[in-house]
Amino acid sequence: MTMTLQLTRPDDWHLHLRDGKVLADLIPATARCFARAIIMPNLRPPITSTPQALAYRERILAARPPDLGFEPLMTLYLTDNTTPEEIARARNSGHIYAVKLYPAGATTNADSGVTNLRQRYAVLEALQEQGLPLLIHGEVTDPSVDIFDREQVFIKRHLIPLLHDFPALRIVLEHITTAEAVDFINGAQKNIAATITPHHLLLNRNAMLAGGIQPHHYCLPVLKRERHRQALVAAATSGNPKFFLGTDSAPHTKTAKETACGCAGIYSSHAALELYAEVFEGVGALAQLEAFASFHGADFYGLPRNQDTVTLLKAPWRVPEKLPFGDEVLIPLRAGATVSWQLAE
Ligand SMILES: NC(=O)N[C@@H](CC(=O)O)C(=O)O
Ligand SMILES: [Zn+2]
Ligand SMILES: [Zn+2]
Repeated sequence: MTMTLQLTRPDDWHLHLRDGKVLADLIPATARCFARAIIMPNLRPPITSTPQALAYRERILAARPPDLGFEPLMTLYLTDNTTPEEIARARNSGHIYAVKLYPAGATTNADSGVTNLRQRYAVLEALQEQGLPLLIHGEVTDPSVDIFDREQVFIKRHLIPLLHDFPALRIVLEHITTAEAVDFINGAQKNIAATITPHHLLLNRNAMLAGGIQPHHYCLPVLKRERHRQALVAAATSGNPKFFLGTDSAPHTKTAKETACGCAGIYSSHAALELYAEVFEGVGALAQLEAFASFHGADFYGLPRNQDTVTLLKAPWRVPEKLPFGDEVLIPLRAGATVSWQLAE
């Protein structure tokens, strides 16, 4: 008999849906499985105001397949010009669930990010007051810091002082990649949480650099050593409510990835929950998957847990070599290879 696993319908707490024509290619992959997703605002130009976020939300809803009830949870992109009034407007809109901090230049489309956090204290105060979570791409951009150390240096240099100055601010450290980040989250107050991606649970940096350079495994924060991957798996499967699912599924065209200066981002929405199931099964922790995927994130955001369920079957399937992406194609995680779980129709 095929092994099955039924769980409360999950949500994706970190997703890049991009914009325009590709929305119609991307939304079904998320909506087949997840009820809601936190939509990252790093478009070109970035989503920095409430009207922009609401208009983007309408474009997503218009591109959503009518039979799939998927709810986009919008975010604002914090810049050097964001005002406390904008935070209040965002809160009052009823559709904006968080504000995203990109240190300027840290990742894809982060050029408009924050140059000096110390000068953004009025806005952070407004966030703390409004109870709107601050989502953080936690890497320093200081070029003298080794790329493999940028997350742990960010925690020491910026995050610890931030928590000291804003003890009630709700923070999600996004897509954590190191044992140091796990230790930090474990030791922090309960208003501090973290998302963990499927690729950082499955892969270490050998998957990017051994046996030839593999641009489709390049993302930010960059894949780390095996001991870090193991620390992430331990955190995700621990049952600690501070850790929850966020795919960081970040599609780019095949051409933008396979070039002399390829961009960062791994696409995983086509198999996200299935890949997490592989990780949890691998350490005998399938019983913890539901809480990580379906409870902890909703609880942290103060949103109701979903009412319906999804069913996973232990039945291998082959991921396509490529997927449509507007006028081009993208190369999905596990392209041309097997995933051992699949979502029942
Ligand atoms: N994770 C990535 O490597 N890329 C993301 C940006 C981000 O989440 O940092 C993207 O938008 O492509
Ligand atoms: Zn990021
Ligand atoms: Zn991201």
